[in-house]
Amino acid sequence: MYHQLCHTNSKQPSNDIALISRQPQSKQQQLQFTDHSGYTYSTDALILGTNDTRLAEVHLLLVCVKAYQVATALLPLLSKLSPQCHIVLLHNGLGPHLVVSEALAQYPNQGLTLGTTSQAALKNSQWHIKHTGFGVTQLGYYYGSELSAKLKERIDELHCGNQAVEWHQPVLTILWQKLAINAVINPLTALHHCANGQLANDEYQHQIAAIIEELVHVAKWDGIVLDRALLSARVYQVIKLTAANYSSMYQDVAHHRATEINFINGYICQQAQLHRLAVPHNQHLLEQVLQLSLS
Ligand SMILES: NC(=O)C1=CN([C@@H]2O[C@H](COP(=O)(O)OP(=O)(O)OC[C@H]3O[C@@H](n4cnc5c(N)ncnc54)[C@H](OP(=O)(O)O)[C@@H]3O)[C@@H](O)[C@H]2O)C=CC1
Ligand SMILES: CC(C)(CO)C(=O)C(=O)O
Repeated sequence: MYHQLCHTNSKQPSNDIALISRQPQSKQQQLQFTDHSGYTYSTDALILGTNDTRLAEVHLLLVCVKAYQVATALLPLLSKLSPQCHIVLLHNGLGPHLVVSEALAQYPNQGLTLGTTSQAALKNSQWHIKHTGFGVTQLGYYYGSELSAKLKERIDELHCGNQAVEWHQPVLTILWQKLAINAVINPLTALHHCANGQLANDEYQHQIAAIIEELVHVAKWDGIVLDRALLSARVYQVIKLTAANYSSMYQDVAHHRATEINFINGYICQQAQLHRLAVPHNQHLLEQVLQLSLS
């Protein structure tokens, strides 16, 4: 994404883009990016430290950390960013948008856009990212000040190949649809140690239908109307399209890293509890994956 924003359209690389670190001090860092054709680019990047006063010049912030890292990474920065800063959350799962929009109530000129992407990237080493798959990026305004046309144009530069960025309103419908894909594929592949494609087997059909059924019911109580048959068809389409892939949750468990389960099936359970609904299949998956990551 950094590379894409620096090098898109113009002949000269843009020099108004920076990464933000957890460390207080800023530094220059050489980054490497390997594109889909295998070509590796090197770019000298500015990494802004959390004490750098230049944070006040940040007008657009793309937050691309794991769902469970969003609050820790973002909330301490809000008072340091430009008072007009627009924030874009781009992660799997749902939930951080509630905490972030609540915090933004104190910063009336800042705004929040939410999104999801099917672009795929792999961190080869700390400063080397490899683009591993093309896909759609879907975004939509959610809270606070609206995104200016100028910043929207800048985000549109994130189109990849001939895959445009899609803008959706209301964005939450799109995010619940992506949640369904992750709520089925991620825990089942992690628990059954399998690639995504194996979930097309008959033995999983009953469980997949139940996960989707519960999700559609909770979403309805959250004000989001989803078509169960279309959603199910989309889930099976992704299972087929990504058949050889190992889901991010499978990989997190395999590498003994924290998973995003609390923001995937966990979010369904949390919203179900709010509306006093029973979601036994999602609850069971949540408990099993939490157990797995403890073991
Ligand atoms: N990778 C992919 O192909 C896809 C990922 N997603 C979703 O996107 C989100 C991000 O995934 P991914 O990029 O794979 O995750 P990674 O863990 O690879 O990258 C997140 C990066 O954020 C950094 N980070 C975490 N906390 C902070 C902080 N407080 N300040 C500064 N930097 C921080 C991490 O640094 P450090 O390593 O030092 O912790 C890491 O480099 C997830 O929700 C994932 O599910 C969705 C579609 C595809
Ligand atoms: C769509 C899917 C399931 C692809 O593997 C994914 O987003 C993930 O692994 O987190």
